[in-house]
Amino acid sequence: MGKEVRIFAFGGNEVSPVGLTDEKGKPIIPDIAMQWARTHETSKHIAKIVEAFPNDTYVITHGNGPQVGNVFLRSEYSRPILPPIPLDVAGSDTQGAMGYMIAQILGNELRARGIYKTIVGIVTQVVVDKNDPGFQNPTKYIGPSYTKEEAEERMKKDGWVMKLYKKDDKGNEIWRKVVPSPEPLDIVEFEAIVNAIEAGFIPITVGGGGIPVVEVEPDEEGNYSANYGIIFKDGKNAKIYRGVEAVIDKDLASALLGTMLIKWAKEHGEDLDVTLTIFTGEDGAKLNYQKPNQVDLRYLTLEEAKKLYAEGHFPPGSMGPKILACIKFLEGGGKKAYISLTSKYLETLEGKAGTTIVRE
Ligand SMILES: Nc1ncnc2c1ncn2[C@@H]1O[C@H](COP(=O)(O)OP(=O)(O)O)[C@@H](O)[C@H]1O
Ligand SMILES: NC(=O)OP(=O)(O)O
Repeated sequence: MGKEVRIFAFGGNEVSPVGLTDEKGKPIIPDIAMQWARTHETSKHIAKIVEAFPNDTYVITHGNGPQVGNVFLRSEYSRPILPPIPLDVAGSDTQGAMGYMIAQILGNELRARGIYKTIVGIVTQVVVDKNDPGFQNPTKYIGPSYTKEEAEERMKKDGWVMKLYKKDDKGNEIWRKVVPSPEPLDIVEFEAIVNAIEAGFIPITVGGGGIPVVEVEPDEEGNYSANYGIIFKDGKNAKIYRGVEAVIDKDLASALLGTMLIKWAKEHGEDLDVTLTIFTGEDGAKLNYQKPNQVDLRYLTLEEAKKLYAEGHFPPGSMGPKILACIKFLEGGGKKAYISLTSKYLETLEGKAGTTIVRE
């Protein structure tokens, strides 16, 4: 049995409460205190897992849907005094802030239990294809929740693209802004992640799916034009990157990270047993979600997961990418992927909670 590498992908819900409504059904926007409290709750569960498996390797990734949307909103509301912030820079802001919060509070929680580990946030760029069809069809939910009426006003007044996110437990519709979400293809800082793992650190990486960048093609004179027209001359065979307006799905980026680690291990003769766990706001994936005939999907083979995914049982922008990420991870050499609540990880490993998907 090789060295266990547990990739833990935190949903936006793990670091900040999402979809809260007051007694009148009006969405509540969580403040920083609520974000610390939620991240602490998550950290307590993670610390228990680290206590249970102290010799394993952990890699943390996280979503940023609510947070990147808040950075975007700050930018919108501060105009014309402050210049706008493009989505790639907004994404990097969230990697810094969320990486700081997770590293500090998980570090505190571990040290309080006598476990000393260096937790390091890595500002990570993730390469996407500039022709990805995702640029034409926004699916990634960002920012706070809105009522249907508020969303209709925003779409009319501000030209936002918005979609129904979900219904709360009282049946009220919750709407959110959506942005393009191209497929992640490569991780620019992969070597730094491997080095952090080898040093025994817990890296926090591909936060918010990673900062979306594209590889720039040279013009006829061999010049490469990066962000804001900054020119790199004569970059023959060089990889030149430019940030783009998108938010990558962190589940797909986490699956890519897992498959890149498996490939790296093979190439370097390392015996790594990599698992991917996607933590979210539900105890696993459900069939007929929020319908009277809803059922838990506790255990699926890769083939079963592919069939259900192809039949369209999981919505894009929420559970869809999680199932797809598990499929891609297993097809990329992973043996097991989980969808779970942080509070139910150990039960999920025993098949008593969450969803387990196996390659077989
Ligand atoms: N079939 C399904 N099974 C479970 N949850 C679902 C399903 N379809 C939609 N969801 C919703 O999707 C949410 C997870 O998506 P999302 O909120 O985007 O993820 P994240 O936790 O990564 O931020 C769940 O908390 C749940 O509200
Ligand atoms: N970037 C991203 O996937 O964020 P969420 O998980 O918060 O949607």
